[in-house]
Amino acid sequence: MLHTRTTPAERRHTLRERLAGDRLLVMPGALNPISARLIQDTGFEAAYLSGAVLAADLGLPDIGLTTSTEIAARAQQTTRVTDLPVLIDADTGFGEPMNAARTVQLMEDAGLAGLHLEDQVNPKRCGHLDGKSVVPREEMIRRVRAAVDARRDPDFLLMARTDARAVEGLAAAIGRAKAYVDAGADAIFPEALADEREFEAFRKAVPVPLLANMTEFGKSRRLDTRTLQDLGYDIALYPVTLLRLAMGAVEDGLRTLAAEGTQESLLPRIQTRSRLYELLGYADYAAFDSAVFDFTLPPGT
Ligand SMILES: C[C@](O)(C(=O)O)[C@H](CC(=O)O)C(=O)O
Ligand SMILES: [Mg+2]
Repeated sequence: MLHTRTTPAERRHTLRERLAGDRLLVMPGALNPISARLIQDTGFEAAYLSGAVLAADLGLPDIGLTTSTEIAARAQQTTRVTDLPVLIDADTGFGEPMNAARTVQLMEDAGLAGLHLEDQVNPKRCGHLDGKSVVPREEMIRRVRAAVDARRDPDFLLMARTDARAVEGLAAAIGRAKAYVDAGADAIFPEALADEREFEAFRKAVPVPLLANMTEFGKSRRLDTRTLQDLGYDIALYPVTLLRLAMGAVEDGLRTLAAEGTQESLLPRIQTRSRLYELLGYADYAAFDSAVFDFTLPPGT
């Protein structure tokens, strides 16, 4: 009911403890606040807020158009309805190092457990597209240092993402990751590595928690969780999977409705009213006012 029982500090602590262990953390990206609730309900231990999803949700491409205050507002709506630690994609930090610093404080205030900042230039692009550019290593180091200085809760996770693999090659990407760790990054997101061999090389060279981005239709070979666990990775990320699933289903449904003039054939595939109410904790609100939930729903609806 009202959905959360934990403080942001507790969730940050949980994430830190989880990353200190050996077990892979599987992190699906929420597509909206209630889907974060579903991520928790289905047994996952952390959720992600993707820049690509937040932009797409507003009908925008993932090119750095969204602002830090827009994503902070969405983050707050999400952290209000889940007890899971939530990691957010803070793109390039939305400007200069001073903007990255402000972004860190906004994301702490939004109840998140951590964020990642990347070393792309502005305007940025999806890490799995061609034609990316990265800022000089020193500039990203300034970004990371500004973020570290701005952080107030030492448990708030600051992850640095390097997009350099596609631009400067694997060795340079590893070199950058090490420099970002030296600048204070707690964890590394090596973007768009090709295959197991490259994931392994990163693991051998970089001594902090590592995230593997298993996005669909990208440049990385999709590895299953067992393989990622064996490779010693700490987080398996599925950033846009739920959005793609939902949008695929919504489009099919719209076409079916248009073609058939009724939603009858869709009923077996859609979420029932009772499941939605269960997820919303509808019945629990009777504790405030018994008239809120004094009805029963027919089976199967
Ligand atoms: C992780 C990512 O930054 C995101 O915004 O979700 C994207 C995902 C995608 O576009 O598939 C990225 O990898 O750049
Ligand atoms: Mg992104």
